[in-house]
Amino acid sequence: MLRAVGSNFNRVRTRFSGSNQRFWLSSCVANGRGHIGPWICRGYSSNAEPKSQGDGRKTAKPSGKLLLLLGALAVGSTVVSLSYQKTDPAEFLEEPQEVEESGKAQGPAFSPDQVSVVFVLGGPGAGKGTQCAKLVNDYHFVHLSAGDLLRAERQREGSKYGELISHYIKEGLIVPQEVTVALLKQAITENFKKGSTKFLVDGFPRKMDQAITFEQQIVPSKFVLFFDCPEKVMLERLLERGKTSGRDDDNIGSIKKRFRTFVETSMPVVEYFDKQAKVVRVSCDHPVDEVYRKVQTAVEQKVGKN
Ligand SMILES: Nc1ncnc2c1ncn2[C@@H]1O[C@H](COP(=O)(O)OP(=O)(O)OP(=O)(O)O)[C@@H](O)[C@H]1O
Ligand SMILES: O=c1ccn([C@@H]2O[C@H](COP(=O)(O)O)[C@@H](O)[C@H]2O)c(=O)[nH]1
Repeated sequence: MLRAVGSNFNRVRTRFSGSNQRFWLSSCVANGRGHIGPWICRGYSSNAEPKSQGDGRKTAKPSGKLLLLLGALAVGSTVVSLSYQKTDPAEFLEEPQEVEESGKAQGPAFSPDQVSVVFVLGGPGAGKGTQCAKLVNDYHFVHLSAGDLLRAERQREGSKYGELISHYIKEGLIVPQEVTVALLKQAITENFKKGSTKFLVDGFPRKMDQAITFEQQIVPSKFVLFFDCPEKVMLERLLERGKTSGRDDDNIGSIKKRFRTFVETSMPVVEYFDKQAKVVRVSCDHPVDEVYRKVQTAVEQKVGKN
């Protein structure tokens, strides 16, 4: 269950309670987009109801001292949140990650000469996965769909993040970056060890914090392939896909939420990379092969044929 447990002018704190785990998520909403955070603080919660006063009253007016104490606690929790934000994403996965010490302190784990990453962005149902599959076939990319990695983590026996991921996916929200960045880092590192150097990172980054963390800690991207598609077309495609996909977010309720997150949270990421002249925009309201020809041109120009 996810519920707001308190808010003030610029901060909303939300408690996620699953059967085994509880998470506090602090999200700065000062700019209305929640660009900073959220941060996960594990194991810090209580389900206790307010204690009864004995006479049936459940609340009492806070005294001056109590208000002072609450103020001190609020400052303390902010400090804790900030220190969690600085935690290396890899530490959020249960199994220890092999992270090179040098990567932690000195910047990205890989250089763009070692590893080519293409971010593949676009609205839900724009056709990202369809085009990635064709590129894998022709150019030997490794296809890493952030959504697929999250769904696999959700299914993984013993995962602490299953319920949290489920909630975010169903609500069309962006799972806290620590989880997703760690999954991507793990997948890139494993494939790199096996000799792969070209990666399509599909459906990521969808939020500014993810873009910055990924490029700082893993590798700067080569370019961004952005699939531009009218919402009406995406809706038709998703509803059609929903008949057989088995995805619990391919329904009208979740789709509307995903569209909203895309416009409010993910489009600023496209604009951020556009300002760096890293975006190749492909209109995808056309047959698959027609879209693919434009994709091929972009990939061959930016990454090469092999
Ligand atoms: N150019 C196209 N013309 C018609 N249908 C398409 C086209 N591209 C993809 N589709 C279909 O639209 C649906 C969504 O495509 P796809 O799964 O590739 O989108 P996506 O962007 O990866 O979606 P999501 O972000 O939700 O995972 C699929 O059923 C796919 O077969
Ligand atoms: O970086 C990411 C990518 C995805 N999500 C969540 O997963 C669903 C489904 O993603 P698809 O790309 O459509 O498979 C998405 O709506 C998000 O809830 C995420 O949190 N972070």
